[in-house]
Amino acid sequence: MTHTEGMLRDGALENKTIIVTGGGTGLGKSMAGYFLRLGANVVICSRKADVLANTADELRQSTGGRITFVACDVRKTEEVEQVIARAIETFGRVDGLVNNSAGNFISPTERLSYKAVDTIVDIVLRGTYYFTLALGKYWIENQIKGTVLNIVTTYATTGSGWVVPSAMAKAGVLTMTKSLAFEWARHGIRLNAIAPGPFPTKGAWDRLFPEELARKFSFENRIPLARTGDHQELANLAAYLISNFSAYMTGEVITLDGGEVLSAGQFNFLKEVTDDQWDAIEDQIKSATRTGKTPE
Ligand SMILES: CCCCCCC/C=C/C(=O)SCCNC(=O)CCNC(=O)[C@H](O)C(C)(C)COP(=O)(O)OP(=O)(O)OC[C@H]1O[C@@H](n2cnc3c(N)ncnc32)[C@H](O)[C@@H]1OP(=O)(O)O
Ligand SMILES: NC(=O)C1=CN([C@@H]2O[C@H](COP(=O)(O)OP(=O)(O)OC[C@H]3O[C@@H](n4cnc5c(N)ncnc54)[C@H](OP(=O)(O)O)[C@@H]3O)[C@@H](O)[C@H]2O)C=CC1
Repeated sequence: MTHTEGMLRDGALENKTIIVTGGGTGLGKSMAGYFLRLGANVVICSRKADVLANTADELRQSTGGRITFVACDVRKTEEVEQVIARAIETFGRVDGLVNNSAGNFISPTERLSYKAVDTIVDIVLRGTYYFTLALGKYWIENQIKGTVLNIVTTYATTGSGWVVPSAMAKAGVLTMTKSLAFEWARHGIRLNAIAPGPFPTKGAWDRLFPEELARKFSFENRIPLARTGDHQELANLAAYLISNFSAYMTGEVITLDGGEVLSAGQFNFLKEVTDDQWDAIEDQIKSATRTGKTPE
């Protein structure tokens, strides 16, 4: 068994229809592909119909699963409602939602126009609550115990400079996840989140890790487990959280980042200390402890 293999058993998502926003590319495409392999019906949506059509064809061929797509800008409520209507029309009902669509780029915040900030916040926060609200109403009305999975970031909790609009919006999504998890638990609706570390995708790398930066910083040095994530690792966790196997979990955010977020640990700079230096340090500390002891 390796981390690049599927984790859940065949048929684990049978009879479930899952909408994956931003499912035409990157991590959304990987999750959609794995959900199909596990027997789910999948609906992918995002702005670019041609990208969605190609992905749907590719995944249909590679998995033999049932997938459809609808072009949709998650910032437009009427388009969000159209996706849900099409999903119900095609597959009879909707059981799960993965809020994965996002916009982001690195920039010193003082260089941003109001519109630049609005663009990111609207895709990430507005898009997520539009979809969640529309489906929540449908689930409550039809007594369906739906499940929402929100893809956030580790800096939704820690905050981060140079991606401030994304950080504000993802923090809002995380708070919505926890708040609604409590409120809608009485309807059997669950909401959880994944906070991924770096997983190579064209969308993220072009906007957050352009070549200029890639030449200067290496993930191998920054991440305790010394590598970036594999898409299957994220798809495995996503499938678990959207499946009935996680039926007792709600309002949770799971970090999947090779330990990257732990770098704030106050003594983590000691990573640089060699074994010889540790011998000397141990002697010094023990000697200081002996001298400091009060005589009996
Ligand atoms: C490498 C480590 C990885 C760690 C991962 C960290 C967490 C990752 C989170 C992610 O979200 S990764 C996902 C990234 N994927 C995407 O962003 C895909 C979709 N993105 C886009 O389509 C664009 O990038 C967009 C800008 C978000 C939206 O495109 P749209 O065509 O709708 O907008 P524009 O009209 O182009 O721009 C709107 C507004 O924003 C200003 N702007 C755009 N880019 C920049 C920039 N690089 N710097 C400053 N400002 C920018 C643009 O100028 C417009 O403003 P005005 O000029 O009109 O005022
Ligand atoms: N890759 C990584 O290392 C990390 C990623 N994440 C998160 O993972 C998720 C996926 O990112 P990733 O796969 O890397 O990047 P992608 O750029 O591949 O995915 C973003 C998707 O969002 C869609 N999208 C953007 N704007 C809109 C919109 N207005 N309406 C509908 N869909 C939209 C895009 O499609 P289109 O342009 O056609 O609309 C695209 O398919 C995001 O939520 C991101 O924040 C979090 C941490 C790390």
